[in-house]
Amino acid sequence: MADNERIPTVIADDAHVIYKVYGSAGNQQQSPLTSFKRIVTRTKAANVREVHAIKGVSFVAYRGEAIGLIGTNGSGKSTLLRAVAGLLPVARGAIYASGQPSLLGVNAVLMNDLPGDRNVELGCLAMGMTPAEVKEKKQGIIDFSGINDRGDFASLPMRTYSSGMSARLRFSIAAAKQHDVLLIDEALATGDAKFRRRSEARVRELRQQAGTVFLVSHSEQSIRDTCERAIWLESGLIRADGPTADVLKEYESFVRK
Ligand SMILES: Nc1ncnc2c1ncn2[C@@H]1O[C@H](COP(=O)(O)OP(=O)(O)OP(=O)(O)O)[C@@H](O)[C@H]1O
Repeated sequence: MADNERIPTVIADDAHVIYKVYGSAGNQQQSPLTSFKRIVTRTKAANVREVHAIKGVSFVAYRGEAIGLIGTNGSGKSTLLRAVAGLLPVARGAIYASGQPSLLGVNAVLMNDLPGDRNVELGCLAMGMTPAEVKEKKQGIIDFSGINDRGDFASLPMRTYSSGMSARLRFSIAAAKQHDVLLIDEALATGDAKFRRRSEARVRELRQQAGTVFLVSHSEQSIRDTCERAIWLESGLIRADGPTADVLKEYESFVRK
């Protein structure tokens, strides 16, 4: 399909993301006296350090695409995902997205003291479902997550779950809704092989229903199986963007060096 017939869902235009780290200059510069002087003289805190995590990234993602984000540790993948989700501001440039992109991360917030089934209800309500929709979807989400495979865990607090079980439940909640743009951070890699196959199938379904999926993963197999396009980030810059097989080949020869 030609570019002008495709519908863009996310546009990044020379986007920069800069983290500000406060209190990073040691105790000396954080004494009450220096803080007081800074307030009186209205000068910038000397103990703020900046980490320039994304250094001018541009791409266009289209409806129906699944895009894998790859790169070595600290290359900026999670940061870029969070910026696309609108959870981090861009310091320069811009990121435009259609609808509200949903970030499905391993760290998505669920209430550890509440049982899994209550978290399913709250998560679905937070995604904008009506109480009737929640009621209809709840059992399906619990079944998909497989947390009840070894007993009735859905009624136990989430703190009793293994990390894989919580990740599976998070994935199942987020995947229950049709998203314009679904952002997945490592979630697929956390489950066991059986769950991974099931979630990969669900990602394919979500794509067919016309959304765009971004997947951050260190598992090249997950990226290969799920995404036909890959973006390789290194030190906050795009090193390659294209068909998954080509980008992975370049990336592999880079990491083998
Ligand atoms: N909250 C933060 N405050 C300051 N710097 C941060 C913060 N989070 C990430 N960074 C920095 O931003 C850069 C990119 O980090 P990011 O987590 O996006 O990388 P990543 O590619 O997802 O890494 P990984 O593969 O290890 O998960 C790194 O240099 C990291 O140290």
